[in-house]
Amino acid sequence: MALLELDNLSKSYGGTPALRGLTLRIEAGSVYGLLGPNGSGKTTTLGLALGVLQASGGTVRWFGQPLSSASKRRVGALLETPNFFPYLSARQNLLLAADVKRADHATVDTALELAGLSARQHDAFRGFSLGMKQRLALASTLLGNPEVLVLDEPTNGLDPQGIAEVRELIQRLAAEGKTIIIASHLLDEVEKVCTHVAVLQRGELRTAGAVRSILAATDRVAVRVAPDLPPVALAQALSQLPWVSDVKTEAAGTFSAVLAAGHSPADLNRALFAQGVILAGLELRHRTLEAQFLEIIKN
Ligand SMILES: Nc1ncnc2c1ncn2[C@@H]1O[C@H](COP(=O)(O)OP(=O)(O)OP(=O)(O)O)[C@@H](O)[C@H]1O
Repeated sequence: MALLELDNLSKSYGGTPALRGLTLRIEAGSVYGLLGPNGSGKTTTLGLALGVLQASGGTVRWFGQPLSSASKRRVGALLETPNFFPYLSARQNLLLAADVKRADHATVDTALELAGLSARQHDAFRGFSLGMKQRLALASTLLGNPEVLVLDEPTNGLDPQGIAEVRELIQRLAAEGKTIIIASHLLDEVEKVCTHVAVLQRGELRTAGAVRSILAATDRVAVRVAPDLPPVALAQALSQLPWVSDVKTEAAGTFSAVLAAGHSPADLNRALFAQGVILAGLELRHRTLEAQFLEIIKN
């Protein structure tokens, strides 16, 4: 059973569509990145999923059920930066937040611990670095020990150290077994922490799936022919293999191509050798999520 199912979800603001028939399944245990350029509908999707916004059409199901106060308690959300009291300590702020949420005070300690703030829990919020402030915001989503965290741009406005701190915290929470849904435009960050991604563009889903399969689908293999062989022999051999596509000349004697699913660089080496082509080099080039993302949203 999917933990979150969005079915044909739509939202218009004053007649202008912001989300157009989004269907998405998020399984328990995943770290799911919602990607897209500015204005593509990421925040709208999270707002609809959490019941903060009213859908124009479609359905949201959490844990197989329509959104209810019982299911809301199983989800911790960070859509906007919470207002903490500057002169109160991290702990006092979380205790107040726990009261507002009617969460057990015992979960404050766990939240501080997970956020790596136990040692600073009695210090005033105003003295915290931006990274610590954001970790406290994340800690507040952990009150009540929810199974799922929904985070909108959790690293927004942070410097590289703050970003790294938040990344490590997200990884720690994922290792604890939390399912995490993150809207972000920081592709590098998403690639580091997410197991799955969905890419939105102008309110429509462009692609969704496991990060590994989305990236692997476009890994290129670069091959270089031995200097004493004519490059044309390699080009011809490549063109004769039905599972090799998009052959490009990279430099004299070097070509790159995409292999169909189920074919490895070793298969390529073997097939070329069988055609009398001896390689001087073979290299697998991983594409970054950023390169893949730019390709997806190009059209
Ligand atoms: N309250 C609102 N009233 C009118 N239009 C809105 C409102 N909120 C969002 N929109 C519009 O809906 C579209 C989707 O916005 P949304 O904030 O969901 O995108 P996003 O992907 O989260 O963008 P960003 O990365 O900039 O936060 C945009 O065109 C935006 O201008």
